[in-house]
Amino acid sequence: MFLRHLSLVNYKNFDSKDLEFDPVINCLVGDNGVGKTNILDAIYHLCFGKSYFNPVSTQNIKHDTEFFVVDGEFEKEGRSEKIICSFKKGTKKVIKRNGKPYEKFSEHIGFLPLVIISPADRDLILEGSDTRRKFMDGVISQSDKAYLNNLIKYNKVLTQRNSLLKYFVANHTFEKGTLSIYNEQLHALGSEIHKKRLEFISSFIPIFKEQYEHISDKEEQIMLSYESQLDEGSLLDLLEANIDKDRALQYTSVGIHKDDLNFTIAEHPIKKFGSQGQQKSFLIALKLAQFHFIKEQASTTPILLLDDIFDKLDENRVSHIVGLVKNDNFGQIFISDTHAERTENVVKNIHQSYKIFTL
Ligand SMILES: Nc1ncnc2c1ncn2[C@@H]1O[C@H](COP(=O)(O)OP(=O)(O)OP(=O)(O)O)[C@@H](O)[C@H]1O
Repeated sequence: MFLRHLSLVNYKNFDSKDLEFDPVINCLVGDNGVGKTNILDAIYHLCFGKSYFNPVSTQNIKHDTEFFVVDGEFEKEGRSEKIICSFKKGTKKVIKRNGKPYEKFSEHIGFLPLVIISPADRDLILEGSDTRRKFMDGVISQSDKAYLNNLIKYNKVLTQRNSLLKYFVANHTFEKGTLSIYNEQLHALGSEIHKKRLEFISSFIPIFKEQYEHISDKEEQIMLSYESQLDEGSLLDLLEANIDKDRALQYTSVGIHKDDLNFTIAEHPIKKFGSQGQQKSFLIALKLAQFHFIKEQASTTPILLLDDIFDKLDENRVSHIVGLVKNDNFGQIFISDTHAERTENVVKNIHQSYKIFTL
């Protein structure tokens, strides 16, 4: 699968832009702030229906304009697939595949698998558990529609249960029966999600460790583990046991929406005890593992976006990544960098098919 053509109108700093891509390697080079990352984000938009960097759609519209259009022509399994993602202020975003609008954006997820490696990934280490859950959900959802649908349903029921808890307090009332209906629904959906996350993590860990060893060139005691309140007991029991607490808090304090991934080095949190280099290697290994996992599960090679990667790693680590790319059929890659010469020297050694775009 590859992206043949990209066309932008009023997307971030571009009023209009047309790019014809190479099926293998594409390098976007130019000074800081010229829009290299914005082009990668537009490609991300076509695959996920949203920006990787800025979830607020209106902020992806070029300043002082009213709408944006991102239009892409992909080739997948020998067929041309035209995806258009457009958004006008005050209206709903529209995503069309070959002229037909999607009713639910979730139907589009996984159709065009993509993995992005970006400096913004540091949030996975630094930020709260929701960032790591989103990562895990993103990896599983790209190849498992049932998982994504269960997750959407779970979040809907969770919102309803939280509204009910607020309603009880506002109206000085309590109905255990209504709450029990939500508890059972959350239990059914949450247990399925928990099972899938457990399965996912056990197949993901070996891939991740292999990638880390490739990148860091050292044997370091790094580990990734999944933590869930559901390891302690059934969600139904947990919800029942925490009713008084939830009534006081006015939200649901137990469930798979509290799950987390622990990232450790020598059994200590990498956030506090990992060097900058170790943290970067950890993140890149996570993303490369995501790439390999999706490739295996979805039997399509994801598009790989490498944002500023060569700028953030020492030469040793860069050469390992280049080696990985060279030794594997990586499909289509997009690389952004400020140094044209350095980028060209690197990609020349990966493949003879490449294109450099100077912005
Ligand atoms: N909605 C918007 N309207 C207009 N310009 C925008 C909008 N959103 C972002 N920009 C501009 O896009 C530019 C940033 O582009 P981008 O992050 O793609 O740069 P870059 O080439 O990747 O830079 P760097 O090398 O520093 O990473 C900034 O100048 C920013 O002001």
